[in-house]
Amino acid sequence: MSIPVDADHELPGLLSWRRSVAVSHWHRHGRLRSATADTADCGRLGISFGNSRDDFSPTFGRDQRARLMAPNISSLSGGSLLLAWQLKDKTVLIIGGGEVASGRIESVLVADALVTIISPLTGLHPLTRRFVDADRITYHDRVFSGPDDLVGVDMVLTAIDDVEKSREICALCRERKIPINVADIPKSCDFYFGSQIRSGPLQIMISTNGQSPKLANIIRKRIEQGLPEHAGEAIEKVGALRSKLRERAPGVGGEIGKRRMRWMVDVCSSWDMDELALLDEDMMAILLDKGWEKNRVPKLEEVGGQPSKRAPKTAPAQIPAVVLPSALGFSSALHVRHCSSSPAAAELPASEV
Ligand SMILES: C[C@@]1(CC(=O)O)C2=NC(=C\c3[nH]c(c(CCC(=O)O)c3CC(=O)O)Cc3[nH]c(c(CC(=O)O)c3CCC(=O)O)/C=C3\N/C(=C\2)[C@@H](CCC(=O)O)[C@]3(C)CC(=O)O)/[C@H]1CCC(=O)O
Ligand SMILES: NC(=O)c1ccc[n+]([C@@H]2O[C@H](COP(=O)([O-])OP(=O)(O)OC[C@H]3O[C@@H](n4cnc5c(N)ncnc54)[C@H](O)[C@@H]3O)[C@@H](O)[C@H]2O)c1
Repeated sequence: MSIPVDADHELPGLLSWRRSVAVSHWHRHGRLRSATADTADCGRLGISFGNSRDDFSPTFGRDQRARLMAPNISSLSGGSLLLAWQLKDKTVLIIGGGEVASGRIESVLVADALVTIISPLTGLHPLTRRFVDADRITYHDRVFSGPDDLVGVDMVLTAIDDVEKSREICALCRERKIPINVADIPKSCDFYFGSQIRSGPLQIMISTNGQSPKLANIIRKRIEQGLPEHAGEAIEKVGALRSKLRERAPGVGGEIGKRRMRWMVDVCSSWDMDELALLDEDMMAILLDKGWEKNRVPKLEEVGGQPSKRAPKTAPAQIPAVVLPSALGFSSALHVRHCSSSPAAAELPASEV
């Protein structure tokens, strides 16, 4: 798998990576993928990719596919790589204890990181102070002491009011190939943070590539207003359905993988988000029996769902035109554009190969 970092260190939630990326080809699903990338590779490297296109389907027409296969390479520059960085059980060192540090601590705790904080108790912001006794956090009441503090560390985040010290820490990290973010010096950042939206497994990051954090914050609020109400629950349910499908039809790649993906794409595209959010264990079992086994997509009613129980529909998601797919870091397959499925479109056949 082509990875945007030196191959000799493993990458350990939502960040935009600043170094250059080697890309082998456009995956047919519109994702940037290297020829050999698979889930196991991603797990080993601790990275998951998001979709950079607003929709994809094996039922794409030839023109659409041709466009995906032939990107305008000269337009592929000037951005950063959007990833959902996997930090579970990785050690993240946070230097500084002000308000900015407190936000960083929250962000890495959400990602299940092990956190070490180095910052004198006297200067701790109340928002940071509440973390010092928490599980998963090791706190040192002192200033940064030098290279020894970097032993065994997978990522460093500095948020201190001392620019020279920040630069010094950055140099030490780069010598050791430890990815670092320095809150007040973009040039000393290997990756930037972004404005985040979280709803269960749904994670959206808005990045302006360092140009305007405040506008990222404002755009985030507008996106939040436009999101489908049940997106987070729908994603959770689809995640459970995908696990059950993999138990029923195990195997990586090959024909079974293609068939699984086609069926999941058809289910997600033909059911509304609020219908998917209603799925329970029994309904999933029926959906697999009547749908997967028979290579079709049953309606909600057919798997025991009651449309009357459906949450009232909110207005269709109106994502502001400024929100381009390439500006979002999705780690769950969220179709920002509303799926055009109609409840009237009963019994959809799973797509042909
Ligand atoms: C998104 C967010 C995430 C987070 O921090 O978690 C974030 N900054 C946020 C807020 C914010 N930061 C600042 C203001 C004051 C208004 C203003 O300056 O615009 C406000 C707004 C406020 O306070 O309301 C000051 C500031 N920020 C940076 C510098 C240094 C510099 O630019 O040189 C200076 C001092 C500039 C100076 O001295 O003049 C640098 C960075 N800030 C970034 C992220 C990265 C690029 C993000 C992107 O690409 O969009 C980057 C490059 C590095 C990094 O931090 O990773 C979070 C909003 C979260 C939310 O509310 O949703
Ligand atoms: N990236 C962003 O979004 C953003 C936003 C606002 C401010 N900033 C910048 O980030 C920096 C931190 O902001 P803040 O408001 O949290 O700062 P702050 O001044 O409130 O806190 C700084 C903290 O760092 C600690 N500290 C100082 N030197 C240290 C050292 N050598 N080792 C360990 N701890 C040390 C202090 O004790 C204090 O707890 C500032 O330089 C600020 O300009 C960045």
